[in-house]
Amino acid sequence: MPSSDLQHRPCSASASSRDDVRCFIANKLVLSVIVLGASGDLAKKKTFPALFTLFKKGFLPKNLRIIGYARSKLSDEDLREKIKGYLKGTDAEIKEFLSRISYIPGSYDGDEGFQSLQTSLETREKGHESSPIGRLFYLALPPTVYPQVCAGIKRNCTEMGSDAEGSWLRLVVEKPFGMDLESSEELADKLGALFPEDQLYRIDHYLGKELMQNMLVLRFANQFLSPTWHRNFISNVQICFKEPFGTDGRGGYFDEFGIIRDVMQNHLIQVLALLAMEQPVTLSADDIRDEKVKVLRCVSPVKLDDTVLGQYTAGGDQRGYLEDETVPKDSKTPTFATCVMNINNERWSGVPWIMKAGKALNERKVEIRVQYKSPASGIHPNLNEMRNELVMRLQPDEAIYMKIVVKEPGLEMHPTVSEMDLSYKQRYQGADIPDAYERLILDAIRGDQQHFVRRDELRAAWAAFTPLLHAIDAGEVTPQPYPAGSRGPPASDVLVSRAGFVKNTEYIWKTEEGKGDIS
Ligand SMILES: NC(=O)C1=CN([C@@H]2O[C@H](COP(=O)(O)OP(=O)(O)OC[C@H]3O[C@@H](n4cnc5c(N)ncnc54)[C@H](OP(=O)(O)O)[C@@H]3O)[C@@H](O)[C@H]2O)C=CC1
Ligand SMILES: O=C1O[C@H](COP(=O)(O)O)[C@@H](O)[C@H](O)[C@H]1O
Repeated sequence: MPSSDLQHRPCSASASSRDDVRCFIANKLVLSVIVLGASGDLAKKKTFPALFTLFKKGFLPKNLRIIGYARSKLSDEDLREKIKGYLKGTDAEIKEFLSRISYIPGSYDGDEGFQSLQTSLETREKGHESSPIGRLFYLALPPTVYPQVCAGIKRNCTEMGSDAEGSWLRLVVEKPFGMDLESSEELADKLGALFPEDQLYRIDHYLGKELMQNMLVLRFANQFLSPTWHRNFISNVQICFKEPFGTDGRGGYFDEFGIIRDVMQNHLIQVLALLAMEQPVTLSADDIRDEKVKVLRCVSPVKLDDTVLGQYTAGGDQRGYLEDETVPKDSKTPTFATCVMNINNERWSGVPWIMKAGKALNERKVEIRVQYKSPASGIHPNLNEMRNELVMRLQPDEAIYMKIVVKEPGLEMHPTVSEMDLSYKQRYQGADIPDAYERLILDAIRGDQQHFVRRDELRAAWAAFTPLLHAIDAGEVTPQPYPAGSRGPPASDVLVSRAGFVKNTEYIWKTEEGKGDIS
């Protein structure tokens, strides 16, 4: 069976290396993962597949049970059938994993369902008195029900079948955490009254992406970068999120939130925090999060004048946003936004941080582009358009490349832009890049909160966007139309260039086949 080779190995006391982590978890813990909202989309597309991959790779303990919980009247078999198609592995691996899964139907507000859950958990845990018990409650649910669900868990499901040392109970909660600063604080107060911060794991799946995890190494282990990571050298930074599809049936959800709440206030501001923060004292979860909070508190609230909003219309074979029947016909919800942000501290004062995010655009891409200032004019003319850029592409096809100016090969002294290229596919052939959820669920099981959002981070992130969101909610601005499949409203490029970004129109990336391939 998948993890059998690990289950009988002696473990070292601390889980330091990858194999130790695996062994540590596999040998000791009696683990129950309770997926609340098990009948939903996130559970079947992300939570269960991530658990399956961890199981398949031997990262979950031998003594594992996964319980789905939701209001739908499903049997164990119905749930297994629902998720089966999303699991990628051999028939034997899938069969073994599914045999660990059961389902309990129950409401989110009463006690009855949670009591059944407790009975099932306790029955299993009893008889393992000398083993640590782990209960991981994963709330794959709309945040509106978090308070009642957490209260139900608190009232009914906190008595464990054993109190062996090392036992724990944790809750993973999904975004969106509120609609603005006030509602987020209200939600945080309610959850905070039930469970302490060290039991609450606010997941932001961008923190589990490979390049986000690389950030602390890239930034603080490269001497050539450290001194130039400063307003003296950097002209502007862009954080760009593009998706080629629109709301696709999620219009009801999306219209309530809009693109800023959907990706900027959470995923992209986490990117900003890791890029802009100072070096943490250690790699401990709280030292890292202390630095993130410090820099986030220096972000000025985004102004309407520094923002371009867009909403997609029909284009290519895609319908326009307003043609989605789940969207109100007069909706002014932005599906695209570009915001220029400022960080008021010694390192970043005066450097525009440009965030751009949109649905139904021309490509799928998430990238960070750190554009350096041009060198003082000297022996080479026209260098303004040939700026150094450090590009980190989170997806698709993870890559880090630095645009540099070199002499074009030949008899002439002709400067041109080329790149130092770290394409992961090529450099790390065959490497397994884990899915973000996989990594974060494992962190939650290990009790590592480093890649989860602390309450004060959340507060600072909302503070940066709340005035702008209130202005948008009050209808103070109408988003500019852009055709689906385009790069967004042209006014965005104007804003980006006003912020100081200089686009090099000459540069062409040559693929291995030697063909140009530019976005
Ligand atoms: N390792 C690798 O795989 C490497 C790949 N490449 C590839 O080469 C291609 C070019 O890369 P790169 O040099 O970084 O991109 P460019 O410098 O050509 O363009 C930079 C970005 O500017 C944006 N842009 C396009 N038109 C305008 C405009 N009129 N005004 C303002 N911004 C504009 C585009 O993003 P947007 O439309 O989102 O605004 C584009 O991604 C990419 O496909 C890249 O992935 C390059 C090097 C290494
Ligand atoms: O949280 C969300 O993220 C996804 C994008 O995630 P990715 O890992 O595919 O980049 C986005 O489509 C969705 O609207 C948003 O709610």
